[in-house]
Formats: sequence, structure tokens, C-alpha cells
Amino acid sequence: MVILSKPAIEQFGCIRNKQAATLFPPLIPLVDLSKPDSRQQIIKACEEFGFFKVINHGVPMDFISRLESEATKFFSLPLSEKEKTGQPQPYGYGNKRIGPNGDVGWVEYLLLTTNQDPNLLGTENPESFRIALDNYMAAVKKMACEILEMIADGLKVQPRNVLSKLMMDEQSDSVFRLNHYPPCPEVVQSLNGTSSNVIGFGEHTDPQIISVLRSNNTSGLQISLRDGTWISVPPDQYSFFINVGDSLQVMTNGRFKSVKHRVLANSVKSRLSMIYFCGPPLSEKIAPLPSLMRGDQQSLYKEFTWFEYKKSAYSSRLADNRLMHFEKIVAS
Ligand SMILES: C=C1C[C@]23C[C@@]1(O)CC[C@H]2[C@@]12CC[C@H](O)[C@@](C)(C(=O)O1)[C@H]2[C@@H]3C(=O)O
Ligand SMILES: O=C(O)CCC(=O)C(=O)O
Ligand SMILES: [Fe+2]
Repeated sequence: MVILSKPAIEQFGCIRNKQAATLFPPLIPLVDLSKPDSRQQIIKACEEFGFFKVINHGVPMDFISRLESEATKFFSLPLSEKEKTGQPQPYGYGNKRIGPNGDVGWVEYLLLTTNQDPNLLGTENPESFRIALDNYMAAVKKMACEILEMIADGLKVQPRNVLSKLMMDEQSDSVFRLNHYPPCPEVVQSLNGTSSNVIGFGEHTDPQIISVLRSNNTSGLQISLRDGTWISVPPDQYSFFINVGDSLQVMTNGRFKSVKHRVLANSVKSRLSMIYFCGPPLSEKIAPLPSLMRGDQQSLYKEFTWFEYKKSAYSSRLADNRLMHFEKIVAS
């Protein structure tokens, strides 16, 4: 006799997606970190898309597969075991509910801080999960640090660790997230699989400096172009994707724009993503880098600390324009 486990539909509600994605999308910028012109490519991609794909990143495939396998084991545990890692406040295991303000999606996740030992209660082998997380996060942090230094070089700001030191600081408020999107039986998928009518993770920008995303080979991630059209990001399990976050938008005084993105559910395949959100220390002032300001150029933003921004973000809904409250009204 075959015993079927509790269907996913009983744990998840569906959220409809009404907007269609564009048919002939431009290509996602690709940056080969081993090439000498990579810093210029990164700057261009951050200006035009706020998003790019990275190859030759130096993160060992072994660390990636080991964490993927630990995460897969975690998400296949019974709900009662997963819940032992704690309700997301904001850290812990979350199911369908995203954040504290009523957002929902076809997703379950584990949200962890990067500077404290995670609570992995309920997992089968906490030690092996912890080692996989440590190895992966250390390697991704190193890569993110290199990318932030390339950004500083490309922008011609000094010292070159002006951005990277924020996430390398012991007090850095970086966050790590594992997202699992189970196949959704209610999805009506387009023929080429690039759009679906169910939202996995609703549209938003990430509040941090940059986010480093890796997923398995299941599609679903989309980014919004400057004209508001959505394009699908073809998945690539061997590469990383970098998002410009709101803080980097402010630090470049709007030269880079944080990228709006979302995830659509898939009817047959599950998607697993791992995202390292590079955040500054809570006390850090988020303001345009002085050497980027020419002549009498003014900051487009009011002064605020990362603590103030994070507090405000946590009282917003996912799709809200969080930076709006911090924009200065500049007389023309
Ligand atoms: C709805 C929310 C979830 C979120 C906190 C917020 O109130 C608004 C920002 C959301 C976000 C998006 C990027 C990251 O996934 C995240 C961890 C973050 O820093 O900001 C989430 C927050 C969350 O899920 O706790
Ligand atoms: O899961 C993904 O691919 C993206 C999720 C995301 O944007 C987030 O967690 O902030
Ligand atoms: Fe995001």
C-alpha cells in the first residue's frame, strides 16, 4: 500500500499573480569574476538592472551541494519538527507567512542571523547542518566581499573596502535565508514555464547592501526592469545572482537602483534557494559615499542608521517602497 504524505496544498494557500512577464526579455548581465574587465561589467549591470549573474565565483561546488542536501532533508521533515527551530521573529522557520504584516506566499523558509549559532533543534543531524551552513556562508561571504571591493574600484572610491568592511564587521547584521517552494498543484503554468498564476514570494526589494542568491535548477525568479516589465531569470545551479539592495542605492545616491524581484510557483518542480543578505552593523549610518558626490551635489536621502531602516522595513509590507520615507524633498 502506498501512503501519501499530507498534500502540500493543506499547508499552503495560493496567492494569485495577475501580471504577465514580457515575451522577448533582454539577457541577464553575466559577470565572469576571473576576467580583468569584471568590475566595469558589474558597475554597468548595477546601473542598468541592479542585478547580475556571476560565474567563476570560487565557491566550492561541494559546499553548495552539501548545504542543498541538508536543506532538502530539513524541509522534508514533518511540520512539527521544522517548527522546533522557532517561529520567525524574525529568525526561525516560517511557512506561508512572510514577515509580520500579513504577506503570504507559496513558500516555507528558515531565516537565520549570520553572527549567532542557529537554533537547529528538530533537525536530524544539527552538527552536520551547522557545518554545511558555516562552510557555505564563509565562502559566499568571501565572494561578496570581493564583489563589493570591485564595486568600490569601479566607482573609483577609496579605500576599496569602504563597502566590504560593513559586512565583514563582527557586528554586521547580515542574514541568511533558505527558501523552499514546493510544487503547487493549483498553478496554471505557461507553455514555456516562464510564468505562473501563483506567487511564491511577492515582489519586493531587499533592504540590505547586496544579496547573494543561489538556487537549484527550478525557474521562478523574476526581476522587474526599469520600465516595470517582469523578466524571468533562467535558473543556473552553478552560478550566483547578485541583487542590489536599498542600502547600496542610498550609498550610491541613486546611481544604482535596488532591483524589484519576486518568485512564481511551479506546478511540478520544487525550488530551493539560499540567499546571503549582506547587511551593515545596526549602528551604521547609511548615506551616499562622500567621494561619489560631485561639487554641490546633495544627498537624495535623509540621514538614517541601518537600525532605523530595518525597524521601518519591518513595519512595511513586502511590496512597499521602503526608501520613499527616507527620500528628501529636493527643491528644483
Ligand atoms: C514583509 C517583510 C518580510 C521582510 C521584512 C518585511 O517586513 C519587509 C522586508 C522583507 C525582507 C525582504 C528581503 C529578505 O528576505 C528579508 C529577510 C529582509 O531583510 O527584508 C525579508 C524580511 C523577512 O522575511 O523577515
Ligand atoms: O527564493 C528566491 O529565489 C528569492 C527570495 C527572495 O527574494 C528573498 O528571500 O528575499
Ligand atoms: Fe529578495
